[in-house]
Amino acid sequence: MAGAEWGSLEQCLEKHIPPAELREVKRILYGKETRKLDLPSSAFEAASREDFELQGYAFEAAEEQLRRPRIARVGLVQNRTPLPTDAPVAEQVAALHKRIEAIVEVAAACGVNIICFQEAWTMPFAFCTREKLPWTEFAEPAEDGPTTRFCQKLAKKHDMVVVSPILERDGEHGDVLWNTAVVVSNSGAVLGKTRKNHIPRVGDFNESTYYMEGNLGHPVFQTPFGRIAVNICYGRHHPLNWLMYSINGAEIIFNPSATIGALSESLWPIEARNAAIANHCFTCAINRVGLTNASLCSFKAHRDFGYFYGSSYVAAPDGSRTPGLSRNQDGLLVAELNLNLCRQMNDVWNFKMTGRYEMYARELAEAVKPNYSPTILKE
Ligand SMILES: NC(=O)NCCC(=O)O
Repeated sequence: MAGAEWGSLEQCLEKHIPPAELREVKRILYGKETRKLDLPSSAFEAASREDFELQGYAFEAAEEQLRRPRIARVGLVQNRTPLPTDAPVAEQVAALHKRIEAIVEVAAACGVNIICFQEAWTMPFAFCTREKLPWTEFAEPAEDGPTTRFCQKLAKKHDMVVVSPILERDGEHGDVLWNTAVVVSNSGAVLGKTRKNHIPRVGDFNESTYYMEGNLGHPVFQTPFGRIAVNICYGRHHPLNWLMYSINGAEIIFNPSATIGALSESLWPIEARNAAIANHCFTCAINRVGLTNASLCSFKAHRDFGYFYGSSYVAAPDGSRTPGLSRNQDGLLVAELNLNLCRQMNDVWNFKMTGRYEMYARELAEAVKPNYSPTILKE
């Protein structure tokens, strides 16, 4: 299984496939070509100085007579944890704040309206360890914890909506922990929060010892730049999870994640992209980068957790997608979306019209009953 030495699928294709054939390969693998965004050279200089990758693409939509284009720029951030995992907790959090602040500066220079960070971005990905301390010390209140206050400052300064996935400690309700994304409006106010609905029980991703299944349903956040939702990590394997955000009106669904090569790298390009197609919306898949190096783990197997392969990308409702960020570098992916494409694709494919939701609602209501017997016809 490749680690950091293998840069990305895109780099490999560019290197080995002749240009004419590459066009066809990309047409089939990536759908309609996304236009490269003309980002300021100062942004590229700053990204290079700060040692992270910067890429930008735009998705086009057809011109309409009655609606103007509804343009939103999103920023997806993937990053390593800058300090070793045995550094003091407060220092690790401060180092991550500093790193993200620098990346958000560049996002602002690129005109980003909505930015989203990776899952549990203020901490190393320690949920593999089953150990409580020090990892639970990274949990913070969603409404007014230090990270939310930090994001509020960024949001206000840059007139940018900030989606901040953290480990939440709900001090008002029994100190319960949740895997939460806080959505901060561009005004700096906390718009609300959403919680991870599905908890992995796969391989070392046994996260149920740390936080509970989300109890907030599928909220959608109205921002001046479009309606957004957050489907956290493992929720991307659940088509009904995406569907409910879409039914509640999401035009952009972020999927902040933490996942490793051996488990999911071949699923990664499919799932968020398929969700964009099936739900007539944009999806933004974000994965962290590097080794988890959770050096305090007592079990060797959990010290060597696997390689987080980055490869963050954006997919559109017409099935097109951006290239991914690399597998081995911190990065900012900027994508310009014309949200009119959502309804345009809805009108082409009519999945909402043909979805037969009332039939599934009826059948599912029966299927979850303990005495349900599956409809199997036999000779
Ligand atoms: N953090 C998390 O939910 N990881 C699960 C692994 C995966 O869904 O690929």
